[in-house]
Amino acid sequence: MDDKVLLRFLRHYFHHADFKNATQKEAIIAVLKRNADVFVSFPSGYGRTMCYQLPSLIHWNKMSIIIMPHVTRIMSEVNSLRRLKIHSKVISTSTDPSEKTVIYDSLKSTHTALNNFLYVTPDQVSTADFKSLMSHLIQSKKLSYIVVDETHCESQWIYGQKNHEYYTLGKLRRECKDIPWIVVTATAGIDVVDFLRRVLYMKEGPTSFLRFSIPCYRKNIYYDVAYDDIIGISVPHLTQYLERYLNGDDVHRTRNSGKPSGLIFCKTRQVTEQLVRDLKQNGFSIAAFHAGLEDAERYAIKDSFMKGYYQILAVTSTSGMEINKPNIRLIVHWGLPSSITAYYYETGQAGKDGFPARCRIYLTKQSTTYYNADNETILAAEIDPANTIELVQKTAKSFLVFLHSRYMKDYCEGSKCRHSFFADYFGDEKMECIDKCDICSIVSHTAIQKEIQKMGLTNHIKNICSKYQEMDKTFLTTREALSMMKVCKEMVRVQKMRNFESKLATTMKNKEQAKVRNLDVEPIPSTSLVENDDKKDKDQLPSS
Ligand SMILES: Nc1ncnc2c1ncn2[C@@H]1O[C@H](COP(=O)(O)OP(=O)(O)OP(=O)(O)O)[C@@H](O)[C@H]1O
Repeated sequence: MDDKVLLRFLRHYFHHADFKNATQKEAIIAVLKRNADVFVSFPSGYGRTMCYQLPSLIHWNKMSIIIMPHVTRIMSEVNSLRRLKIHSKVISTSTDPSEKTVIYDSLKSTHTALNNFLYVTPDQVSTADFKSLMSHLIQSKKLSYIVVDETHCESQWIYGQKNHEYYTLGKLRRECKDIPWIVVTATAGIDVVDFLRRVLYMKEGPTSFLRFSIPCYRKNIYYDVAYDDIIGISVPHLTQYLERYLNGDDVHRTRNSGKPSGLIFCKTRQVTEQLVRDLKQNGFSIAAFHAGLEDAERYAIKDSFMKGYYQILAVTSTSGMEINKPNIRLIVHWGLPSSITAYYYETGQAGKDGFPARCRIYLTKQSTTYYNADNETILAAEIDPANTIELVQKTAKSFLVFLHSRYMKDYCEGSKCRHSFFADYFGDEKMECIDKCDICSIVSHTAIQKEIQKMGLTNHIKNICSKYQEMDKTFLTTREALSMMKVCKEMVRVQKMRNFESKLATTMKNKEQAKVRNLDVEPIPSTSLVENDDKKDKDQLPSS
């Protein structure tokens, strides 16, 4: 299809002026052809949903099945489509049986207008009704795509669970070989891609399996770690942080996205409740959001958060992944996340609108004691091929949990740029973080002093440097360093200007005198004045 026509469809259905990025466009074109299985992995906010929604709509006389794990995510998708007057149906764990029958019957009826999308949760795929619908759609050539979306929410939990619903999806795949499968996920390492390919029986070969991915580097996100032995992990510290980055002047605010909000990921439901009690006392509008709440209460809390009545939610990992809000400015992990993948996905909730957001782990001593080199050796020794398969599986699983936490420990305690850590972990290309994490954004005082010395130190500049030293700052943030350099540069410029003006004044005076004496004087070129001054400044430098 011609680019112009494709763009016209995008504008017509979604009112977007252009593709969000080149990869989105390439993926859409590939999906549209319906001759290959397609794997799409983009970081949050890069528009991966569009990669199947637009092609499905262009094949207007067919229907696509979208399999997604979370009902709340499905509903938010369906509501967005509804606002665009695009019809879809939902069959999930929570759909009433009588309603299910009505939906299935209507989807099979030739008299009802075709819905473009049917959203289902994975558990529905093995039901007789669903299978019957599939046969009907295949026979009547009305099935466009089978999409497995949000797989990142699942892939980290399905390893080693043989009976998991995703294995059922693999069966479905074998039953409808001719329908293209589109698998959509957030950033995925090659191991996850391989795992999903295998379990979902995706096609093989360079023309039958196409992968579109965008590197994991999200430049609007600032990552850091706070250690309790340095700051003393405590609610007051967290309170200050939330206050500063949710309500303070530094917070990015957009006109349309309302009050900035935040998520605090906690290890257990009890911790979410406790934190809510503590933070409420400090005046935050906050609620706990986890699987232990009644459905109605969960719905009410989520709705209040989406509308901005609650500014913060304290969440458990699974529940936190159900949220989809563009203006989340802060993601806090209260304790160590379970794995790098989980941490990356959970922080994917921050800054989906593309504006700056911050992600911080509050690392307590306690939260790193899970990792212990002795345990690792014991576990490794226990993986003995002579053991029963169940025992090997069990030990291997504990070993995997261990391994994940070891990576997390390396992330927190190492001195590698946080973004580079993710890039290496997911096998992505190298990127330049510069000042988008705590590791990169601290500049040693010596380094900055050397830089300033290169400019030429005057007494004023020396004073500025010593002020920082008085403040006992061994490290400066990039912003502090840059503003200090700016001030120094300005001073050097003013100093040079003053010198230049005084030399010019002397020259003019000489010229006047020469005129009086009827003598010709060569004007002094300004550059030489500056260069001379540079030398003079350098000569004044103290040795470093
Ligand atoms: N071509 C486009 N132009 C402008 N905005 C777009 C375009 N495609 C998608 N978007 C918008 O970008 C945002 C993110 O897209 P989408 O919901 O598909 O994100 P995602 O990559 O699936 O991430 P997540 O599911 O983690 O939110 C949405 O608000 C969507 O409407």
